[in-house]
Amino acid sequence: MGKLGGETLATVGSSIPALMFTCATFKQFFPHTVKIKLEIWWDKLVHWLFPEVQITFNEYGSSLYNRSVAYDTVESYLCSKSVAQAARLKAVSVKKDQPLVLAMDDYEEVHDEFQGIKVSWYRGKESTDLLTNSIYPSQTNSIYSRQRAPESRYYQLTFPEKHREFVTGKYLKHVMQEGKALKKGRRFRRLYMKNPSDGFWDYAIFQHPSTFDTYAMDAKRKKAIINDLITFSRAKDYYAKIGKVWKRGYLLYGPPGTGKSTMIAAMSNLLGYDIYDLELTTIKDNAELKTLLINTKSKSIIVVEDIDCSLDFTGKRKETDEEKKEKANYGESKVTLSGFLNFVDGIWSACEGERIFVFTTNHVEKLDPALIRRGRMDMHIELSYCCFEAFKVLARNYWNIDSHPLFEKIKQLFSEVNMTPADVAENLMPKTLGGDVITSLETLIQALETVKEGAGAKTKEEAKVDAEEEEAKKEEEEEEV
Ligand SMILES: Nc1ncnc2c1ncn2[C@@H]1O[C@H](COP(=O)(O)OP(=O)(O)OP(=O)(O)O)[C@@H](O)[C@H]1O
Ligand SMILES: [Mg+2]
Repeated sequence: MGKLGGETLATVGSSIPALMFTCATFKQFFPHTVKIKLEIWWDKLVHWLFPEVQITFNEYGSSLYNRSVAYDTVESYLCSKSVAQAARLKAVSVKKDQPLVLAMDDYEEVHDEFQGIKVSWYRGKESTDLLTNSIYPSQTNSIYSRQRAPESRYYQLTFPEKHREFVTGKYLKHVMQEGKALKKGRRFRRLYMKNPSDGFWDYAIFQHPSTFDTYAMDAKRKKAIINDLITFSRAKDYYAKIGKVWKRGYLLYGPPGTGKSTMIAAMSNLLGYDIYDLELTTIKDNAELKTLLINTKSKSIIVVEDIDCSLDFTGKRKETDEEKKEKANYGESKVTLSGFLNFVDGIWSACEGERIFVFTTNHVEKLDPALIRRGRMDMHIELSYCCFEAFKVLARNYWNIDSHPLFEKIKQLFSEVNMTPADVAENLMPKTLGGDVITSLETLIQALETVKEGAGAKTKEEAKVDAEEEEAKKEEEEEEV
């Protein structure tokens, strides 16, 4: 019986190529409707002979501006398997300074096993009619158009019918989770800027080393900021539940050199978000602003640095000569405060995912209150002069020390004088190759003492001016009498 079964299978197996050839030959003589029916029956026959299920992950969605996140995630997941199994490999996402990512080449297949269940992944390619049929013809100049591919690829997952439930449930969840984690760990942040030639976003690889570990700040405040950021990034369901757009605004203010830009880099590194640097003075009008913002991706930080200098949001500012010259060259920006606030508040309801806004300023008092009210700028963070605790973080960064006999003196000086973290960091930097910790700390002490003397001298100077004014007042009063 077994032998008979084996022979039957062998006969069926050897007949299949002949059957396929016959079908293909005759198919061309059939009318279209018959052909479709034949294809359906053929698929059924194949499925009956080989009960397998296929799931396809296409590179693009409805248009080429819509690169599929699932496709990229699958690609990341398959990376190590491809390296181990595929005969032909392809380097993908290779940008300057980025680690090499290898994927299987087109028409390759790799196998995977998860909890004892075996599946296979195939990478195919098809020509893209989508290129010409894009549903967004007006965006053909966008940054995405420069990244688009002439062909569309897909990954096809094949597995036995009997494991349908397991693979579509547990296995695919595992693939997505692993792939996402790999993608996040692998990818460098991007810093997007407006390209002056075509007005769309262009990016550079962003490798700022600043993290919250190396950020000098009072530990309690730092923890509060980190908690706020992490809570926001995980609060998708909460925002949906309360009906709020998933965005959060941070206003960073303080004198130059107190770490505003450094904090933005630390935020980006903490959350793994890209940065969009929005230079408002180079944006023509509200419509251009809207287009740029709609083209930002989720999980990003949209930054407007020195917002008090960006546009006339203060209502009082006079143009500098340099700004006048710039206007003459590029034309005046017609971005208005209301246009700007509109997108800060509303535009994201049309966009998927989360966004963080960061505004920085050296002069918070000059800003229009409407711009920074709570709800728009949810958290106001004052970054100020270096305190002793912040100095200790810098001492650890630069010299790997947590204590030193000179710390007592430094602590005393920090309670008496104002010095920005930027200046403290500069003084702590070794000035020669063989520089040592004592020389650095002494340099800092000397700098702090110089500031202190300067402050003292100023006080004396102020006292002199006060005395002179008092004298002049007295003389005036005597004359009146
Ligand atoms: N809190 C900080 N922790 C660690 N380093 C800091 C900190 N603040 C400033 N620095 C150092 O000082 C340099 C200047 O800081 P940063 O550019 O962030 O200041 P800023 O507040 O953005 O100044 P500006 O208002 O001029 O733009 C940084 O490169 C960094 O090395
Ligand atoms: Mg700055």
